[in-house]
Amino acid sequence: MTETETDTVTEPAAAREALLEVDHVTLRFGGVVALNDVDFTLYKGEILGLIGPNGAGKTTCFNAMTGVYTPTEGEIRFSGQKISGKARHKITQLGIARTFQNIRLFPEMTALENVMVGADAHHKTSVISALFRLPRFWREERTGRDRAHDLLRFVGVERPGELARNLSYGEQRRLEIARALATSPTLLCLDEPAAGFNPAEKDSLLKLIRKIRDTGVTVLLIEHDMRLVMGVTDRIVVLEFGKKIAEGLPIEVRDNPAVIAAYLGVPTDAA
Ligand SMILES: Nc1ncnc2c1ncn2[C@@H]1O[C@H](COP(=O)(O)OP(=O)(O)OP(=O)(O)O)[C@@H](O)[C@H]1O
Repeated sequence: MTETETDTVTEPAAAREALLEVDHVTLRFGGVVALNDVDFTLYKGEILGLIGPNGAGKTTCFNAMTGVYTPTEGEIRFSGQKISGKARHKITQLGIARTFQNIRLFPEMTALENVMVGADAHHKTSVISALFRLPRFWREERTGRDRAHDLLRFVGVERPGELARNLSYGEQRRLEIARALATSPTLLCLDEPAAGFNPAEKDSLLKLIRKIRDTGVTVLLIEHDMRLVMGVTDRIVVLEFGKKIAEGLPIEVRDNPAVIAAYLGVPTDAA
């Protein structure tokens, strides 16, 4: 094989394996076009940032990917399989987990119980087995409990027995991540995980996101904090008014005049 042929074979882009494909998705709410022909691919093992000004369509995109909304046009595929239009729990079972912009924990349950609820998405215990406390029920219960402890340690929540509502704001956000990880996702979607964080908390979140990726989980991140986005993502997709206006490496996106204009609120041709 010549050197040129070797270069072609080892070309990184050729080796990338698509995990999630958003294929020309349009989503309308009455007269509002929340997503307008949005098209991008998320590759296995990467951390992709989804950014854009308020109302750009980022959360709607997450909602379309996780079964909350069905696209008006286009489709979304996960590991090659069409998922747009599927029920939320089916999409969770296929391996997509998410956190929400606003914390959605069970406040009167302990941190550990909140994580164990997340793991339930994968339990095989039937209603009969659970009702009669058959051996399979206890096996899954014990494994789920051990795994929940591990996940809490992994995200840095050190009080498993504390009620969720008594945890600090930062711990609650981390607990949400642990609960999402309890479903053993291949893809984790984080919707503004650093909202309300101070700089030190943002730094440790950045480390946690990298640690999650290092365990083999692909990450899609919606985040307004540019330092965090630039510091942790491999690539970035930018939305504005429901349309994709840029895609590329963090440095490319940062220097893109259309992106600068979108954030500064000036027309592109004036940038
Ligand atoms: N259920 C809905 N019904 C009607 N319009 C909606 C609905 N959900 C979102 N929209 C509209 O779709 C557009 C995109 O909203 P979306 O929440 O996805 O933006 P975003 O980029 O996540 O914004 P933010 O950064 O403020 O969270 C907005 O104009 C919003 O008002």
